[in-house]
This record gives sequence, structure tokens and C-alpha cells, in this order.
Amino acid sequence: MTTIQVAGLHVRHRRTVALDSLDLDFGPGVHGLLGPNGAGKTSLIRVLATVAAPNGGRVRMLGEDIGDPGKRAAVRRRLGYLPQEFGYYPGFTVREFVAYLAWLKEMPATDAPAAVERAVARVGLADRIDTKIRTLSGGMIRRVGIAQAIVNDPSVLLLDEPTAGLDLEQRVEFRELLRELGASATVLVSTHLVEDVTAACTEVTLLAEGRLAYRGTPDSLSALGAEADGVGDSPIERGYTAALRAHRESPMAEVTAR
Ligand SMILES: Nc1ncnc2c1ncn2[C@@H]1O[C@H](COP(=O)(O)OP(=O)(O)OP(=O)(O)O)[C@@H](O)[C@H]1O
Repeated sequence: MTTIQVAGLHVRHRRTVALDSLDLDFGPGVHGLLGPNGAGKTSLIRVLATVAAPNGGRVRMLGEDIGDPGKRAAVRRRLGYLPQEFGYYPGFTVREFVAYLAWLKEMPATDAPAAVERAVARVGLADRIDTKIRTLSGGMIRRVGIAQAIVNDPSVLLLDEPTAGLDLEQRVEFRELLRELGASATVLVSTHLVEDVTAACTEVTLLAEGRLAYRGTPDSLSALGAEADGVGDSPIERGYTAALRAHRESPMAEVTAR
């Protein structure tokens, strides 16, 4: 089942081409979005989150064309989004902030309080729910960001570097949460931490210079690393460097292994 279809997507920031005629589709599961700095990961996630309009191309999400302003509100109610730079109100408690986001997502008022408690518990902050956000650590604030993204049980969840700032134990728990969420939702996670991809993702999409460089499973990417003599400290790191090298040597060719 395809929940997100991207066709000919083009995004420019002034003179920089961030996404260059990108075609992609995603279905339920956890999709790791990898790529070097400036590859276009954030640009893609921002278009999918409906916070940035592309310069060209089309995106269908959950059966709707998100370029159609009349369809966007219905899609947004079924979306969860954690931006790379996540804004919050430091004087709000965790409960108040996540409840505010539930309200913005137009959740029914009768369901919201229990949904807020459930989302906060899922990120391991139940004991801090009535604490002001300004008194939390950076990693805890990141977890508040994840809680607001999942409060509406989204069908599409977009997480831009969600594990940045989380300690190892939290990352391990977060991967478990990702696997749970990916059982029913389409989850896109951009990350620089390839070990998160190995542990939690069902598929890998590697972008480079605004184009698709590789698609496959974490295992197939690791296998490519062994075959193509990639460099790195783990099988998936070797796969990552091998796929990037192949893409740079022949940028029109996407290496696909499914
Ligand atoms: N607001 C902006 N103004 C100008 N250029 C931008 C802007 N945002 C992004 N870019 C450029 O667009 C390209 C893609 O950036 P993007 O942030 O999408 O990449 P990324 O893969 O998320 O990178 P990172 O891993 O560093 O977060 C880069 O060349 C970047 O410099």
C-alpha cells in the first residue's frame, strides 16, 4: 500500500537546488532517510509536512494531492511532524504543550486529555508531565517534540533528526517506539546515525545532492558495502559510503536493491 507518492519534486532555495526531480513512494513501515549534509532530507520532509511548497512536482499523501489547499487540512489532521528545529513555549508544562498541539491538530476535546497522557508516557516522560518545559534537559525536550508529533496517532509521521540529543538508553527505547509506530503508520526518519537505521528501519532511502542515490533494506545496504568495498566501521556504514560513491561516479543511476 502506498501512502506517500512523490513525483518530479523540485525544491530550490534561491539558487540552490535542494531536490531535483525526485520520484519516490513510501508505504507503512519505518523509512530511514539518510544522506550527507545538504542532501535535501529536510527539504523533502518540510514539503511532506505541508509547511513548505515545492517549486515543481506533485505529492499525494493519504490519497490526497497536498498541493490542493482544500485537501491539506484533512491530511494535516493525520500527520505528525517533528521539525529539525522544534519550537516550544518554555513556560508551558509538558501536558499543556502537548495538549495545545492536540488542539491545533483539531483532535476531539473528549479524546485529547487521554491521548496527551498516552503520548507523553510513550516517550518516557510520564513523571515529568506537569513540569515546565524550560526546566527539562535538551534530550527530554526532544522527547516532548516526539510526544507532540504522535499525540494524534498519525498515519504519516515525519521525524527530522529525532534522536539528536538523546542519550543511548533513550535512543534504544525510541527505536522500539519507532518499530511499534511503523507497524501501522508510514514513518519517515531523517538521521545521521546509521545504527538507528539498522536497528529500527524497514527501508532505507539515501539522498545525495537532491537526488535518490539508494533505496533498499538496511540488510541490502550492508550487503552492498561488503560487495563494493565501502569504507566505514560497520557493515551499514560501508554500504552507505559505497552507495554514495556509486552515485557520485554515475549520478543518474540510482542503486536499488529490493
Ligand atoms: N533557507 C535556505 N536558504 C538557502 N539555502 C538553503 C535553505 N535551506 C536549505 N538550503 C540548501 O538546500 C540544500 C538542501 O538542504 P537540506 O537542509 O534540505 O539538506 P539536509 O539533507 O537536511 O542537510 P543536513 O543533513 O545538513 O540537515 C543545501 O544545499 C542547503 O544549503
